[in-house]
Amino acid sequence: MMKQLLVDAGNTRVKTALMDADGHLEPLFNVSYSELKNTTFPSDIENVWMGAVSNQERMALLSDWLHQAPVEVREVHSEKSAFGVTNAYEQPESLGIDRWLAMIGAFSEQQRATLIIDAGTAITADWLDSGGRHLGGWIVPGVDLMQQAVIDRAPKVFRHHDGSWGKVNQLGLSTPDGLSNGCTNAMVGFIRQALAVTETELDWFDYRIIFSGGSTPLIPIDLRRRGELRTELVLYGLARYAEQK
Ligand SMILES: Nc1ncnc2c1ncn2[C@@H]1O[C@H](COP(=O)(O)OP(=O)(O)OP(=O)(O)O)[C@@H](O)[C@H]1O
Ligand SMILES: CC(C)(CO)[C@@H](O)C(=O)NCCC(=O)O
Ligand SMILES: [K+]
Repeated sequence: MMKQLLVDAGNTRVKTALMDADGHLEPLFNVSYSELKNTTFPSDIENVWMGAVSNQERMALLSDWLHQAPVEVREVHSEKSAFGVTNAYEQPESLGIDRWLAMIGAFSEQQRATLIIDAGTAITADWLDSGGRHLGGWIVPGVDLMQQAVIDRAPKVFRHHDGSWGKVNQLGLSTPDGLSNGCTNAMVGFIRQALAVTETELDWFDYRIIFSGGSTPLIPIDLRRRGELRTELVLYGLARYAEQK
């Protein structure tokens, strides 16, 4: 049976899923761009549906991989409105496609006020009201980028070689610990502030919180319990586009 290949091309990693004729999704892989060349292209693919935010160099790696098979690649772009969701941006197409697709994925599951936090290369927050209106969002550097930004400008600041991640509620007793714990807590503070603004400025109390992205393991458990972990949400949004055709 022919399938659709769904591709979420992030800034760090490529995430994919297969969709069958009944619309069922099956996760396929989540790899870095450099790992793509060692990844087998799936058989029986009818079309590829892609949402991409990455740079030219990474897109060239992805394009080489996709062109192993004679399949059509349909790239999806952010729109003014689709599937009941309305984009808050004055220039709707400039909203990151990953953010747009995550909102479509969330809203197609539950028509509820929703806050989506995606903690990957960058960290984003997006607010979607119960009528499907995107109210806007925030963008900050991800935990890794925050650390790198300091290292790039401050010659005496360095990080752990093993790439270990920071700990919440621990004070750093060395440069790399101070840096990683500090940046992890900056992310946690961002999330807590997003919840505070939701409750004090928007007056939402009964709302859905969704977490996704590679840094979600760093979110403290009390906070994580308030929401749902949904790393495949972008692919789920992409499935709405793929189903339509
Ligand atoms: N084990 C880990 N613990 C904490 N943070 C991590 C871990 N692995 C990756 N990250 C963070 O997540 C970022 C990349 O996230 P990930 O690899 O999940 O891609 P992603 O969330 O899909 O992001 P993108 O969509 O931008 O590719 C890294 O830059 C780093 O900040
Ligand atoms: C913010 C990121 C990098 C998050 O992955 C992505 O959604 C993006 O490149 N967005 C474009 C700018 C915007 O969303 O306003
Ligand atoms: K992402």
